[in-house]
Amino acid sequence: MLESTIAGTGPLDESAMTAARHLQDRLTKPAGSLGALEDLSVRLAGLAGACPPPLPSPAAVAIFAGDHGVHAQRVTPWPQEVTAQMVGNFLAGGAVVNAFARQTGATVTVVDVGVATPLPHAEPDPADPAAGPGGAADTGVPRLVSAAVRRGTRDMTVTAALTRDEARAAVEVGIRTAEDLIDAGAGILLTGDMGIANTTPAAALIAAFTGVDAAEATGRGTGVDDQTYQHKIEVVRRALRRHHPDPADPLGVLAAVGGLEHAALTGLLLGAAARRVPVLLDGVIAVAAALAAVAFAPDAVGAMIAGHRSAEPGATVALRHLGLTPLVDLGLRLGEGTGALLALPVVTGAVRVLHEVATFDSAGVAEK
Ligand SMILES: O=C(O)c1ccc[n+]([C@@H]2O[C@H](COP(=O)([O-])O)[C@@H](O)[C@H]2O)c1
Ligand SMILES: Cc1cc2nc[nH]c2cc1C
Repeated sequence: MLESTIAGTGPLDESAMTAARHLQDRLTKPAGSLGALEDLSVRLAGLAGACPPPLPSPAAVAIFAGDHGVHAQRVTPWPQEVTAQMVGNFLAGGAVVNAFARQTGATVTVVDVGVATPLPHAEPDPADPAAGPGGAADTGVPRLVSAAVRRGTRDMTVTAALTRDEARAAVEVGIRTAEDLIDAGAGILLTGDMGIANTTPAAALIAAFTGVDAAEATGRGTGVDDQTYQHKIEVVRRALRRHHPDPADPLGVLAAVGGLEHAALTGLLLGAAARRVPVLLDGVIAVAAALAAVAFAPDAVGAMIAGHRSAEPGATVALRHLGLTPLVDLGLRLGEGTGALLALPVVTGAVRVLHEVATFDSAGVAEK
């Protein structure tokens, strides 16, 4: 499944992009005045192979949740149980991601790809329209998909976090999630993640794929003190020294120093790219997964839109490597899909312009 998905990715369609550029120049606005939105609309035309490309709607957030053996190294002040408890909060509609999803009409799907503690029984909020895979019309609640590959990774400072088979299984959970959401009608996917300690494997992945030093790739995550931050950099450095991950072998990198949600997000990105559906990236966990996805399939970057610039320094390193410019930059460092959701109206606006704005000819507006 991984190999056929990789084989299904391809380059952007040049003729659709040329058509979108020409259309942008005929619309009733000074050429270039929509800045980054113009480039975005051109890329989305190239992805769809059509001008104008379809409006990116309905939107579906997929939150992958997992736990981490490296939590034992005290890289985060939060207890591991918070991962399961926050999954309960997502399903009850009480998290920031739920508030932002309600604001934008996006659905929320939570995928348990490896939470270590049993999930609490969540009482859904029946008033939450952000529910079910089929869009706001579904009267259900944020959906839970149980797809745990194992109940948390191993400690990457001691041994490989995952076997290659486990890493592959997690990537394939992500591919299946993309296919299910797209089959249910989603016109754009948004990445989300939940996993206490997951900024540590994210930093290790970013260092492994970009070659920067552990200190450049590592941030403070949920907010560690100075001493813990220095220790966290050392933990990342130790894991990289132990495994020497080869960036040309993305499955090996994910297995050595990744996480189950990082691997599943990699699959989501590949699955969306193969179906030529855009994906809005959230924070540092998503951009770490994006590095793995382009290592598997370089053309997958054509489906990716950087939703925001996470405050985690590794996110900026990864975005530079991917050649992506984030749409919003608000100092967020929450995860869950919140930054991607804030960027969604920007993406929709970029495409809506191509559908709805009059040309100089049709509106009878004189040109310069
Ligand atoms: O999205 C981000 O860039 C981001 C930055 C810092 C923290 N987080 C979230 O916080 C959790 C991991 O933080 P930590 O400190 O436990 O590694 C995890 O649930 C992430 O979703 C997310
Ligand atoms: C409370 C909390 C909420 C989160 N959402 C995503 N990561 C998180 C980490 C914590 C600790």
